[in-house]
Amino acid sequence: TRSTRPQRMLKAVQKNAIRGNPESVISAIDYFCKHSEWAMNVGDEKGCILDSVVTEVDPSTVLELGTYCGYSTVRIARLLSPGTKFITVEFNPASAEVARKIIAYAGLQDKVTLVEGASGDLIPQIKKLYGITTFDFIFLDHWKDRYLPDIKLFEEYGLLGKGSVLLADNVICPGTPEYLEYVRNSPRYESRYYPSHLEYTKVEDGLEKSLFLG
Ligand SMILES: Nc1ncnc2c1ncn2CCOCCNC(=O)c1cc(-c2ccc(F)cc2)cc(O)c1O
Ligand SMILES: [Mg+2]
Repeated sequence: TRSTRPQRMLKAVQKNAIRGNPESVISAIDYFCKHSEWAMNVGDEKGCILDSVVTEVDPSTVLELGTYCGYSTVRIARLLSPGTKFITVEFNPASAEVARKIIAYAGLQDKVTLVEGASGDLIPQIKKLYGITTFDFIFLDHWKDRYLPDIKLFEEYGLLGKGSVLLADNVICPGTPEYLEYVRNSPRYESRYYPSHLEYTKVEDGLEKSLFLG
């Protein structure tokens, strides 16, 4: 049967990247997406903004919602200090399978716990299952209509502490209007928009960074 796009992306990584070299894995995926097939990775332009926020926060605990093929997982994990707890959640088993292999190819498998499931099911269990109290950094890149319900779950289950930083992809394209309205109007967050473009295109998109004030 015909291969999937994530499987073809994995082949491109295995062919063009150097095992154990995260930078080469990132470059191989970006090359594949620019010259072979577009795919919904955060990409190189927004990826640099992601890098700068992760570096600035230097988190001890990280959550990513929407692993997809593991591109942003590799971008984040390569910047983390030893001992950081990093959980990434993917709903689609086929994507999760490819992500595991790409994360392992980059040599970062010991820094990442990849969990298969829907964010709404998992968030209420994270404290119990993974012994996390609060997350210092959360990257939202899953179903766009889950961003708002899930930030409310973070609040409800006490997963945010004073200074926790949430970074949301695709707030313009495909767009997360209800989420934006919430974080920009809530007195509990300080939000800032980072203008950029939809991965590998000239279409406007951007990232919204929201600081939880407690
Ligand atoms: N743990 C979880 N819980 C719940 N749901 C989950 C989950 N894990 C995964 N899922 C399912 C959703 O995963 C993919 C979400 N990402 C996107 O849909 C996305 C789409 C575009 C895009 C597409 C087409 C265009 F024309 C223009 C833009 C660009 C992006 O950068 C995107 O990130
Ligand atoms: Mg995205």
